[in-house]
Amino acid sequence: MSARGVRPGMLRQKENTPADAQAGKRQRTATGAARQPLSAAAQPPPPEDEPMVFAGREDVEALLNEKMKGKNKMDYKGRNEQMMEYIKKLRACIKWLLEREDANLVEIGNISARLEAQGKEHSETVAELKNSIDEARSINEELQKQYTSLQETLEKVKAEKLDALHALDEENDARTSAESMKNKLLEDLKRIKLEETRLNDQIKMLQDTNKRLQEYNTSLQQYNSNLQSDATKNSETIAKLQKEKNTMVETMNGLKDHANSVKMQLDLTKSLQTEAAKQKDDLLKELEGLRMELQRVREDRDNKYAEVNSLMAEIGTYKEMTGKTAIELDGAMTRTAALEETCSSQRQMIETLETKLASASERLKMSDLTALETMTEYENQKKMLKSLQSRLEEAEQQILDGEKLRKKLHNTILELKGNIRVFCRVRPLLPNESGAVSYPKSGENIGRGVELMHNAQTYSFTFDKVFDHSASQEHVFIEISQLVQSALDGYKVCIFAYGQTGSGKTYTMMGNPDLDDQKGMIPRSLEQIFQASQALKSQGWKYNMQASMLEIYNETIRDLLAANRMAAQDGGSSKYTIKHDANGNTQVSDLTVVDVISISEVSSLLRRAAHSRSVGRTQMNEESSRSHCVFTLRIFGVNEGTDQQVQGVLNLIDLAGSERLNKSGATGDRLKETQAINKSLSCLSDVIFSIAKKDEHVPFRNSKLTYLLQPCLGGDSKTLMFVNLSPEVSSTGESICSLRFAARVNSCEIGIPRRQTQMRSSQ
Ligand SMILES: Nc1ncnc2c1ncn2[C@@H]1O[C@H](COP(=O)(O)OP(=O)(O)OP(=O)(O)O)[C@@H](O)[C@H]1O
Repeated sequence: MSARGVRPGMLRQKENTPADAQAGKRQRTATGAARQPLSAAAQPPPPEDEPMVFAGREDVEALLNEKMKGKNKMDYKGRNEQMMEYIKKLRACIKWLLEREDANLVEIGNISARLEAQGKEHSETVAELKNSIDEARSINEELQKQYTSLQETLEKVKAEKLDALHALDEENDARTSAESMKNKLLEDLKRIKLEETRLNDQIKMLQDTNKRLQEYNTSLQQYNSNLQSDATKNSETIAKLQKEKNTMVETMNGLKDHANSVKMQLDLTKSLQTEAAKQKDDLLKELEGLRMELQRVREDRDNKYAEVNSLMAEIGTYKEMTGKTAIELDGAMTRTAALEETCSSQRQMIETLETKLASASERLKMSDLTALETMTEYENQKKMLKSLQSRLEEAEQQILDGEKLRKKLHNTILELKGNIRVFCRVRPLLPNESGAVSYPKSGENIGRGVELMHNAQTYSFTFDKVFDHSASQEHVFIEISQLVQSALDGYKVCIFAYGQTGSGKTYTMMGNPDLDDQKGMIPRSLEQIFQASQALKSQGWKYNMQASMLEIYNETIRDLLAANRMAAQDGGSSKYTIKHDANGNTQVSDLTVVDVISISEVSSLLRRAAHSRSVGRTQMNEESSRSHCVFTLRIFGVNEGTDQQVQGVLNLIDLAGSERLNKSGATGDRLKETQAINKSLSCLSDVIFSIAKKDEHVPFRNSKLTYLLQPCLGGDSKTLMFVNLSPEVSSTGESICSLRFAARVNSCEIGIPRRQTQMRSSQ
């Protein structure tokens, strides 16, 4: 592209190859967007002959200074041609300028890149130099510092050397004292080592104790969980113990019978022995008489012998004296014969007497033997009686111990749980009903679980106890008897039955009091209370009991024991007002309270109350209870021996049946009743849920039922709920609702039961 060597002012045309054009294009593009390629329209028309070449600025200036030449002013054609030529040159010049500009731009680009690279290199070198200077400076500073510190060290070393010299002297002194100190320390070390061994032993001991404590803690935890499971087992044990108690009582009765028969035998033996002793005395007396007679006979015989001998001597004298009279001789002979006869008869008598004596002695011996035997028998019987009595005492003690243990276990269970216990009872299927209830056959929930099939789904629940349809009233009562018993010990006890209408609440609570196997929990509880209070008399306890019975019908209270049924209606705000005192005892103003002293009295009260109870008819139950029925027995006990006083309460409640309005088919008054029942039951569930949530405010006052039950639900009483179920398929929805409610109740903690007891003198 160089136009060197070309004369200024001389324009030449340049060979413009396609490669150059391409290169020019590339260069323009390479210098960036500084210049856009010329559009086709802006491109000059292709040269018709040789292209012009510009060598430099002079050529351009020459072109710019070129003057128009024409023959004259009017020579337009010549001027036009000149103009055309000039334009052509201008175009070539512009093109050249453009190419130069492109080349310059490329050059500028290269130069600026080079400059940039050099700048970078320069700044790097500067930075390096700067670093080296800094480094040199810091080395210098370091060296300075080292120098200063070396000087300081030198000074120090010098001072230290002096010190060391002093110290050496001191050290020599100190060494001597250190030697003695060392010996002392060695002794101390020995002592410390001994102390260390002792401390190590102590630490070991403490570690052992700690380990043991940890083990104890683990075992306590284990014990705690065991207690939990024991609590469940204990209720079973309690039932078993109750059975054992019954068998023991039976055995005791048998033993008592046996002791009586042994006593009778003993009396008989005693009288036999007295008779034998009497006989013996008689025989001894007879024997004595016989002996005396024998003695007399013997003496008589000896006399006779002496007489015979003297007679014989006389005869001899007579014979010697020959001549004595024959008559005298005969007489003497006769007398001798008579005497001999007497003698032989006396001999016979003696023999008989001797035989009699022998047999009497034999009889005496025999009677002695019999007396001995009787005595031995008597002693044996005495021993047997004694052992029977001690066995009886033992059995009685065992029963008492069992009773105590049961009480303790029962209270422990309740204290451990601290919540409302729930028993579930399923009534038997009625004819034409099909069942939807089943029970777990294995696992830990046997006897505690109940399952319901509803819409092809199984709903499982567990409670403290589940009674299936076959459970008898007696069986159910055994499970609550301890709870009832604790009312006598001064606890507040509350048992209530909840469930759908027709599910067996009234059957469970009241049953049929006149039939032994159908008596419900209320009559059985009262029987037990009376029996137990009688039994406790031997321990010095005296009880007074007061009963009352009310029903809540349509949110009004009715006195079921009132003599006049009409007067028993709720008489507005003043009558039958519920009040609780500071001890959690409930009073209902104007309510009839009857002192009861016998079970027969209570039975007649129950009959009276059952008769008064509002009974209506619904589609669900032929004899549906339309009210909540509350039986209350207040128990005041005092121990004459210890002056201890207890005050227990037994509340037995048969709630009205829960039912859905559409299912009950109720209208009119029945509808009103059902609404009132459902409202109060819903208040009950509100209260229970509020307690379960541990709310600060529990809405006890929202219904008469909940307000009446406040001390049982929110206090320190022992509370048990029966949830009664109808097993038939059509009731499953309702049953699930009842079971869900019961499960919530079961989880409700109401506090630890507290006994109401105090000393008589402290009143
Ligand atoms: N365990 C049972 N064994 C035998 N029969 C029972 C049992 N439970 C309930 N029944 C019978 O079922 C029927 C309904 O029982 P019950 O009247 O006790 O129900 P309920 O729940 O008190 O009803 P409501 O709330 O309507 O008064 C009665 O005929 C009763 O005798």
